[in-house]
Amino acid sequence: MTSVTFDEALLPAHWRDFVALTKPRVMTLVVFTGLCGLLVAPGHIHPILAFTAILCIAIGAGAAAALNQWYEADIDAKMKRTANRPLPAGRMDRQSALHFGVGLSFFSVILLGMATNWLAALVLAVSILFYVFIYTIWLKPRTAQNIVIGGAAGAFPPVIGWAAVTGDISALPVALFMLIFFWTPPHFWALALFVKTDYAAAGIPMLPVVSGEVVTRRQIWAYTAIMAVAAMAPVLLQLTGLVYGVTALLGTALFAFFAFQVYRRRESDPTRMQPERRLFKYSILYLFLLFGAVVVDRWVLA
Ligand code: HEM
Ligand SMILES: CC(C)=CCC/C(C)=C/CC/C(C)=C/COP(=O)(O)OP(=O)(O)O
Repeated sequence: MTSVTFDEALLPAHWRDFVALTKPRVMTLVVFTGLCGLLVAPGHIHPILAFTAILCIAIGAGAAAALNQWYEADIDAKMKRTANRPLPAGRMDRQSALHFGVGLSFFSVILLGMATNWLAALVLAVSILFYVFIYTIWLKPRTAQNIVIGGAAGAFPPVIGWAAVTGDISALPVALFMLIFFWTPPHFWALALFVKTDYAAAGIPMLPVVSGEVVTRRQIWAYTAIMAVAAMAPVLLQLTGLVYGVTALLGTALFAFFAFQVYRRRESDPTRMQPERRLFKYSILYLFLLFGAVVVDRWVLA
């Protein structure tokens, strides 16, 4: 384990490195889906407790991201996309990242349990453990199916938000979990197609590296079909209203269109935006839109 000597000249960058360790951009969507889960749940929660619950999801997710980078510092150093993270770039020692991640994991779970209930805290703990142990340590270095199973970690936040209010888990949060679960493979494999060389260099068995582009494009298309069913399930089960129904229908149709372009593409055309890049970008907007629509249905049209 390396240790960096304390250098006062590094001080201004110091807190920024801890923020970077939480993968703040990715976590915005994680927190947003958690917030939506909380907002659509029936029942009352004091605004301060609601805020605390969302804060705990953010802190827990950030802590899990820190532990992911603590474990993967050597891998991140080999990839262009991740080489400038605080650990591989040498701006932070591994032990600080470990203490930060473990400390905040305990803090977020215990605070959530005390502020809301222990079911919500348990699900937060499970998602942190899932991301760190099942995905990062166990599956990611071993199998190309890593994100299909490991991706479940990122699907828990709406369940946590819901449970924080109700103390239980019912059909709608399960449906929202399934939506994120089946959304994750197209989201990630689209990106993996255009950073394939990075993963190959780091020796990570991501699908495009192990099975090739054609298989990956087919799998993206297959998971998009399953995701479409998951996206429409809340409508068919009458768990949501018209705004979600229309948003999910149109949003998913566009998702399927982009996924189909990814599926069809064989040769790269440097003059146009790559379909996989477009699908990746749109996948993020898509989840924001659908989760936002569930909330609009519940609050504006109730
Ligand atoms: C195992 C599952 C997942 C994997 C492997 C994965 C992987 C990635 C990777 C490698 C990036 C590239 C950008 C970066 O390094 O910052 C990314 C971006 C992103 N991911 Fe995922 N992701 C997963 C699940 C999720 C989930 C569950 C969410 C939220 C619900 C999410 C939200 C985002 C967002 C918002 C970005 C864009 C960040 C930016 O603007 O830079 N991802 N994802
Ligand atoms: C509440 C809670 C604990 C939520 C966890 C959220 C979660 C698991 C999000 C997954 C998203 C993510 C950053 C994947 C990155 O994969 P990677 O780590 O393989 O990406 P990298 O190559 O950029 O390190």
